[in-house]
Amino acid sequence: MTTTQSTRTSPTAAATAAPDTATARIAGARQRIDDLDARIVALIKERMSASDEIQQIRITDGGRRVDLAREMDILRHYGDALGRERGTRLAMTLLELCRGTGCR
Ligand SMILES: O=C(O)C(=O)C[C@]1(C(=O)O)C=C[C@@H](O)C=C1
Repeated sequence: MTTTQSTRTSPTAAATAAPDTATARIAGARQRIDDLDARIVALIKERMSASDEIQQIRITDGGRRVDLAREMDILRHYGDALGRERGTRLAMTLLELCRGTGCR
């Protein structure tokens, strides 16, 4: 075996040996994103369940499924936290997911 052959490593082994290469840094950041996405999905499911609980109580009590004043508060909250356009868009998607899911 030549000196060159003995020091050659596969791309995966090289990434492991030198954790600050671009490939290894991207893999690390992607792992963090995958972990965050799993938590976000779990939180969305939890939100859907809590929202459904409120809606069922309101309907059983003779009220309406939707509470527009509360939705405006939520849209404002997300808008303040994430910027008007992006925050509002995300909040609208969440409200759409949570209205009338019957997912409990
Ligand atoms: O907070 C409420 O009163 C809810 O019913 C929950 C929720 C929501 O998912 O955030 C869902 C429907 C309503 O229109 C308003 C808000």
